[in-house]
Amino acid sequence: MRSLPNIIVAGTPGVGKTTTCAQLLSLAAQASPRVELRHLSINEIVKERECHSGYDEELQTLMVDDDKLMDEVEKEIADGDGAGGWIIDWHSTAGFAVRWVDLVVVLRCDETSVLYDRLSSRGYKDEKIQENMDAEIFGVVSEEARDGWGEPEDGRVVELKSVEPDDIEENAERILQWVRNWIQDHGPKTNGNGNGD
Ligand SMILES: Nc1ncnc2c1ncn2[C@@H]1O[C@H](COP(=O)(O)OP(=O)(O)OP(=O)(O)O)[C@@H](O)[C@H]1O
Repeated sequence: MRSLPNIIVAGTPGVGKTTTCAQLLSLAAQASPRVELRHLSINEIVKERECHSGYDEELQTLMVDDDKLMDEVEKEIADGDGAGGWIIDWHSTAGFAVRWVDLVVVLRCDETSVLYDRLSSRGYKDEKIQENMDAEIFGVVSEEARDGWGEPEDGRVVELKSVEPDDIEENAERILQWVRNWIQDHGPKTNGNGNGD
């Protein structure tokens, strides 16, 4: 049993996953009592552990080997110390076992011009920008998350707006509050004096 929840922060490239995760980890580290969350950047795993079959020049992206990637992810979140507390930063929920993950946060940027500017400032080609914008408009990541973890009213998928700078702070606070609620409901029980005995 985990003592902290595992959370995927998902969403179309450029919606603010990495920025939100960084803010969440910083808030959790400063909280009293401190919440021991840890960041699992799937981008880094793909690169460092070579879970890909090369770079696609046309799509300007690494071609991810999903099977190899999920083997590496499993080593960390399922076979590791099992304590949980992983904040998983990836554009997709595909391949993740439902049992590994307690909450999926899907960040949304429905202001298409804002997302366009974020993606074009990375030097992405028009085709790649358009592909990502279409995915955002059609809610592809959101649908994928609901297929695995249920409808938002079931409580395991949350969609949060990530358009303005204030949204980052607000979203990080909401996720941290969700973690605290989870600890209260599922975490190790104490006898009331905080000793756990
Ligand atoms: N809510 C927001 N308000 C203002 N700027 C934002 C917001 N979210 C993200 N940004 C900016 O957009 C850019 C992309 O953010 P970030 O790298 O966090 O996105 P990402 O979803 O992790 O992208 P990728 O999937 O490609 O890793 C950054 O410059 C970040 O500062």
